[in-house]
Amino acid sequence: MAFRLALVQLAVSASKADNLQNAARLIKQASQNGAKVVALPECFNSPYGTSYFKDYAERIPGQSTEVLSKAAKENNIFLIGGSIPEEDNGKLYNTCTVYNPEGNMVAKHRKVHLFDIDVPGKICFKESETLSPGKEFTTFDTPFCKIGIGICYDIRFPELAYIYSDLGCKLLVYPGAFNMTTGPAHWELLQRSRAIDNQVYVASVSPARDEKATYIAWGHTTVVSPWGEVVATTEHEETIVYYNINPDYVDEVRSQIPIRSQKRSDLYKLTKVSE
Ligand SMILES: NC(=O)CC(=O)C(=O)O
Repeated sequence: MAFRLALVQLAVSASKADNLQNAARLIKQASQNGAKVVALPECFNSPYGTSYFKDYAERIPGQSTEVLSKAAKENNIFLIGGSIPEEDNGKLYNTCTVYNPEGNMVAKHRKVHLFDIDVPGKICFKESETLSPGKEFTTFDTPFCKIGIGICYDIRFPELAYIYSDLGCKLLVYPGAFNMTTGPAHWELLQRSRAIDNQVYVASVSPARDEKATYIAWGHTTVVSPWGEVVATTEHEETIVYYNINPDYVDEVRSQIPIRSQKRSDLYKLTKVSE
């Protein structure tokens, strides 16, 4: 069944209260415009940066996730709640929660691959200074299709996307916050790669760009089709990106170019490591 997806490219400020209020307002707007699945960006309630995570962290359920649950219920939508810094048992995680139209949490994804990079003269970022990595794959069912969740840096790991498509996902959603170095170089390329590798829709949701922030987000919230085409995108201001997802198109592309049944599983295989 086709459905309208809305990606909220939220302007995130240092005020958590403003961020929550703004998110609730734009979620409502997206639903009034016909969206059945709405997604927020990575770190939607807090500026993105290791110096902020501890101060903005919350337990789940907590203030921010209560707002998400209420917004999902009031607007009768599936809500992919971007991410928030989560505190649990003395550890911090970068966590995405997902709500069904009844306002119940149906999935929780803790960023699996932490963003630790060092590009000399450009950007050095070490999420692992304050965050711990998640250990779970995260998918959830909707009446439209199964959806897989990754957070930002998770998109660089093709194995995760492959596992999600193998589990039956037809749409992968990555709340993310690429930056002014990696954004122009890799943001679209990675989405198109994951879409083509797996013949799925890929959607990535960024915060709007704030030139005064310590970490400047690239923006360019985007949807890519299973054919690898950019079918919806934007620049870097606060906005909502809409696209009508047709899960049947995934099957169409897969039957035209049947790489899934042509894999040489006699030669190679991806296996899940159990604990
Ligand atoms: N912020 C991230 O997690 C990832 C990112 O910016 C990149 O991979 O580049």
